[in-house]
Amino acid sequence: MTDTTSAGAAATAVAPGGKALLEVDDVTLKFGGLTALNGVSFEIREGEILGLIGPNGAGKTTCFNVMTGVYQPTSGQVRFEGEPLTGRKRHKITRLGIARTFQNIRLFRTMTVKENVMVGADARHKTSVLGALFRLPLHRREEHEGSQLAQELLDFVGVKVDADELAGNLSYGDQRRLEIARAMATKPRLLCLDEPAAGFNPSEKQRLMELIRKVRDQGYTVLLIEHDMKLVMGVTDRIVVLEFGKKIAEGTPEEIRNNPAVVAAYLGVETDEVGEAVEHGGTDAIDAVVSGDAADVVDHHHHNEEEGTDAS
Ligand SMILES: Nc1ncnc2c1ncn2[C@@H]1O[C@H](COP(=O)(O)OP(=O)(O)OP(=O)(O)O)[C@@H](O)[C@H]1O
Repeated sequence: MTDTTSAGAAATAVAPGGKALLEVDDVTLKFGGLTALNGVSFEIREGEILGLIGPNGAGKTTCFNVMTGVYQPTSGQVRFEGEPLTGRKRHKITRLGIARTFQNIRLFRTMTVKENVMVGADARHKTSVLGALFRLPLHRREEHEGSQLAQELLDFVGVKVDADELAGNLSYGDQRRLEIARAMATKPRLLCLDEPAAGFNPSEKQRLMELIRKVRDQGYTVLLIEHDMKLVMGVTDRIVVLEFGKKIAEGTPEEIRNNPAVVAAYLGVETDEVGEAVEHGGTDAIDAVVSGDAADVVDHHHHNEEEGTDAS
């Protein structure tokens, strides 16, 4: 495959299913007596949008934090382009090409929109504090380039306010998009989005899906943690499912939506109950999860059992 390191400029999307960019290899992470991740292995392939899903407390955020260097695994390894992340500091990991957004927005509210994006770009710059202080030519050039990049990224993510507006004055949706722009400013190989749709209404979610696809089409690889099943199913190429710290499934959205273990995990029932529940409910159980009618599917199933109409 050809080199796509100039992520922002890659003309065509890399076909999903490329070589492994990040490998999670048999990772276990314990918090005292609690095993938050238990022998988890999967890979993120170059050019794909990978979804990481699972019920509350499944270990998604912990896994994300291991992949971005916030936590060190108790055992196992995470490799980025074959290089172990183990023992690397977070800013080194950013320089390697992994960027992330946060579940809770973390912007500098009293800085301008443009400055917030440039903080990301600055993570890549070479000039020293001294250089910045005396505004040496290299610094001035980088500042100019940063400013230009910031504007391009703001346009790209669809933040339409004045770049000199204070970040704290932006609408909630724009703040979330600004976070994505800031992460992209580090020119990452891998962009990790932690629940980017939290608090979004359906039309904002739709816009976000389009943005995530657009990001991928620029040549970025995307990791998405997201509660909204419809969004995950609609935008990802592959999905990894965690439950109680273990990987219970991996596959395309279509495979995942028809996987009884996944449906069971979301419905909070035993796997063998799912087939029956789905059959008798006459619906696709994941659709029920998506639409929030999950409880109805299980209720229907239990109701049938009580009525003695359960054929099995
Ligand atoms: N810093 C920590 N110290 C102790 N326990 C933790 C810590 N972080 C997470 N946990 C525990 O690890 C388990 C996995 O949590 P995690 O936040 O990774 O799950 P999650 O899938 O992201 O959940 P959610 O969807 O609710 O965000 C939970 O039982 C949680 O209470």
